[in-house]
Amino acid sequence: MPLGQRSGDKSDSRYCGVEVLDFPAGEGLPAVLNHSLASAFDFILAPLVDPNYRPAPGAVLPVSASDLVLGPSQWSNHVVGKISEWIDLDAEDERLRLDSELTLKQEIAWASHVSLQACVIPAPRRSFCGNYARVVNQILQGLTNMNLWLRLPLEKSEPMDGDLDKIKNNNHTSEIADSWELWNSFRLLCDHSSQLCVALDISGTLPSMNSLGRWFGEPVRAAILQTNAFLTNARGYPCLSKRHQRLLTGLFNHSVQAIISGRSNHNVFPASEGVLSGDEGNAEDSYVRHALAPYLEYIAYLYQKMDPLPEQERFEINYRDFLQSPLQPLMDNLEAQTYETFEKDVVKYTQYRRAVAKALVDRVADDAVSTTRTVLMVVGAGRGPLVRASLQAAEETGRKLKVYAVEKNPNAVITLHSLIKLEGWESLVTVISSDMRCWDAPEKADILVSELLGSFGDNELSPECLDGAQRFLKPDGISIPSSYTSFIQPITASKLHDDIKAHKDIAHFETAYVVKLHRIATLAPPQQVFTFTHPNFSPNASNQRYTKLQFEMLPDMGSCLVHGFAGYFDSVLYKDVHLGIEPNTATPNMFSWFPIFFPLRKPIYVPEGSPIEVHFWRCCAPTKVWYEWAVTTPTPSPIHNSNGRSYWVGL
Ligand SMILES: C[S@@+](CC[C@H](N)C(=O)[O-])C[C@H]1O[C@@H](n2cnc3c(N)ncnc32)[C@H](O)[C@@H]1O
Repeated sequence: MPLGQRSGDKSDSRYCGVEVLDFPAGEGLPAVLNHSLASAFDFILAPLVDPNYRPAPGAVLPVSASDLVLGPSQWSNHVVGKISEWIDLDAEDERLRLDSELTLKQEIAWASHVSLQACVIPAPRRSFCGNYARVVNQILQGLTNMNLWLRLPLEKSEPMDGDLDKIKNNNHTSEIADSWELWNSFRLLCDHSSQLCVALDISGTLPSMNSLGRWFGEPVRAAILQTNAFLTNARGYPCLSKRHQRLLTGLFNHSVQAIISGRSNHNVFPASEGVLSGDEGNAEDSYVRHALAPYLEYIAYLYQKMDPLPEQERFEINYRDFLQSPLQPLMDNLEAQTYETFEKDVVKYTQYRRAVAKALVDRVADDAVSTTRTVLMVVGAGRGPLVRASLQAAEETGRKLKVYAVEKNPNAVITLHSLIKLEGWESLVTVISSDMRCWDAPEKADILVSELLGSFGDNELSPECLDGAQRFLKPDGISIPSSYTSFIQPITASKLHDDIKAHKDIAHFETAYVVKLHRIATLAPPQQVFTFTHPNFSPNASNQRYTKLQFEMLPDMGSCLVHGFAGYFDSVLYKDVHLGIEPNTATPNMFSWFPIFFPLRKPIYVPEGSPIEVHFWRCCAPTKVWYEWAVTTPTPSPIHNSNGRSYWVGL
């Protein structure tokens, strides 16, 4: 039974499982499953073979006797397989190594046969795991639907004095235990297989918040909560520390399922109720509460206590981590639906209205309002929302306005004409069906208003368009926006990496994507990349740019893997009126832009204490503009998108 309902959220985190530690005498898988389901768990994490079993070539699996003990949907919807924990594929002892390999393959074959969705494979027993990874990698090649969840303790000891120096000097005798490192080695050996995921064992102590944050960008599927991670509240019931609660809420928000594991430490049943300890189940006694039910109830309480998803989040839920090609509003003509979406963003137009109002007041003194008519040109007017915002600003400030609405999309111009007729603005607004770069304006403007911004600020070629348009701006005229700046920050984003890798080509790794980032970890604060200021009458002005940035990773985070860079923008519309999506200053409740993502062909491992150095270029040619990017520290990447061979924006 799901933990609860959160409107709009249909993620897996609604389901909670329980780990079966052993089968009580006389009880088989069906009885244990029925008892767990009757106690409101959604699935069990159960061994597939008797823990005492040791393989023999060609032997049949001794547990669960037959696949008929459960129905097909029970197997696939309610059982996650637990691979024998004794296996040790990197053991010195060859017999043990070979037995382990055989067992792992047999058990996975059985799990595939009964169509389990996932199997948990035990944590590597030592820091080197080459042979284990080799065998898992072989298995992954042959899996179709099933995923493997590598079980890992959620732990990272804090570095001692001198450890960081040792790491920096490549001296690996440091004693920092960080299970993320083990995960990283394992997935690198398995070449980032999208079917290899993580199940984190959560105990009573948690590492630093920054080190936990790394996992949000990794394919964590389950949080295995040990009963000894729970505290006891005043009424004797299990509860979690505030830090554990925050972590669990974060995991729920990232679609991670909880699994409860261990023996009950909280005997809180009414005396009249029978209790089976641990995982002793009995189909007939389904009225008998599961010993771990109080833990489940607490987890359900935490789940239900989470804030409901805001309406906008619910609306955007299907866009989470969905890669989209950025718009090319200059080269292509936008469709009606796209304009429709833009125009719903009240916040964006409010900011423009405020900016225009301030500019009008600065431009025309109070004693000149009756004699002065300000010439305002909306360049890239679309279907007219900025014309409306400008006229509202004029009314608000009591200034007179003459508006030119310049638009190169002939389809939008049709709607623009009809809007002007409908609103009775014929005497105020002149529609110009033209590209702003070649329009021969009959007079010069006091104010040039445009919104040609992409998620990365200049990536929809606002600089090139406004360079063309500023010809008809008075020398002391105002451009709204007056400037815009792009930002990037390194992120872990294994899901995005998997999706790009699925295309099996380089071009997709050299393309920037617009994406509502969700299952990611941000690894360092964003930094500025390129700034453009308008108008710019300097004779040597160029729109080519080059920036080198060095990011210091978050403190106490540990090492991490960088899959690419999240990009944002912030724009000064006029004076203190700004608009943007840079996370620290983002305009609240504005939804016109998702971030942009610049991927790396090969993710870069950044050891603890090391910075990452990245280079971004904005390159211009007569018919196109493109970005190139590369990492030089800690290890060089290839320069991405050389000559704009994979991704460019047409002029
Ligand atoms: C991002 S849309 C904004 C539309 C509208 N101002 C709004 O806020 O809904 C940019 C608009 O500028 C137009 N545009 C882009 N480049 C242009 C150019 N060089 N000359 C004229 N219009 C252009 C596009 O066709 C598109 O309608």
